[in-house]
Amino acid sequence: MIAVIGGSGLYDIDGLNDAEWVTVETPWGAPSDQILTGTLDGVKMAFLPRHGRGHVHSPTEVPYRANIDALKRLGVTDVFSISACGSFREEMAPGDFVIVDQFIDRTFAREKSFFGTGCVAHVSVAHPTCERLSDAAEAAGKDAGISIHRGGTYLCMEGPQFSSMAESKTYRSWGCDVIGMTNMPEAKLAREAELCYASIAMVTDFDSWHPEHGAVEITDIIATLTGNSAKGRALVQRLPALLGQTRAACPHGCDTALEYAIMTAPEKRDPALLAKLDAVAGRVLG
Ligand SMILES: CSC[C@H]1O[C@H](OP(=O)(O)O)[C@H](O)[C@@H]1O
Ligand SMILES: Nc1ncnc2[nH]cnc12
Repeated sequence: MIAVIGGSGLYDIDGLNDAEWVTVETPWGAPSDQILTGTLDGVKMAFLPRHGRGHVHSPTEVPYRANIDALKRLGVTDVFSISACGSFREEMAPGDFVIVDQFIDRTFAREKSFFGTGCVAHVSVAHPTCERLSDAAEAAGKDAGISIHRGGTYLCMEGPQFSSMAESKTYRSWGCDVIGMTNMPEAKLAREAELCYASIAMVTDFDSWHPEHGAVEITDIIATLTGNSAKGRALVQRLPALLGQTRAACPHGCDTALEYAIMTAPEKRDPALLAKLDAVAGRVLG
């Protein structure tokens, strides 16, 4: 089952057969909204608007753990994140899409793990995105005629304010390509939940480093978002046919990320936390 998490400007997707908004409860609280389920090209799909319909959750307040748990609970295996972002690169212009493959996490006010006291786990996020899904996203974007860049480092800031010029220039000097406020901890949690995750970042602006573009203004972003979300919808339509109706195990090991990750001795594990981990870590906790 393929999931799409839609960011700013993308609050539903088109063309689903048997489309239905379903309520999913999780031990981590309520997800951002109901989840739109259905099939496309014979493949089961789920769509979750990250900020909720009507854009009610700020980047800090998005219930990231509930969102990932709810998708896992529904039977999702593959997650495509779609996000608006600013750009640090002249060649990554507003209207372009970037298939992100690395992150720098500068967020500080979010719950970043399903694990903790009573069940400690350490997964690798050296390669936080899935090549198989990124290949599909790139192919879908190209087929939809989108100017698409493969590979890029996404700086995730806490927000909700945009960066100062000094911050923007610093991130650019670090080699970051794009900036947004939501892919962390989402990508880390997807890895903990053994979900394949790809990130499609839609450029809306040049952040504030660019001498000819000045400050980021939300009015400019919203103007670009409208065009971007139409392109995002076109890309999503092409994903199920590219991935097909049958799914083999992830060749990159995303779906076995927890295999050796849990450190806490079985007799020291907290039953209450184990119960909450039923969907996310049921495969390894039994
Ligand atoms: C509308 S501009 C700022 C806002 O947009 C992005 O959200 P998302 O990643 O969900 O598309 C960005 O990260 C900020 O949250
Ligand atoms: N410049 C920017 N900084 C952070 N998040 C963004 N989302 C869209 N543009 C952004």
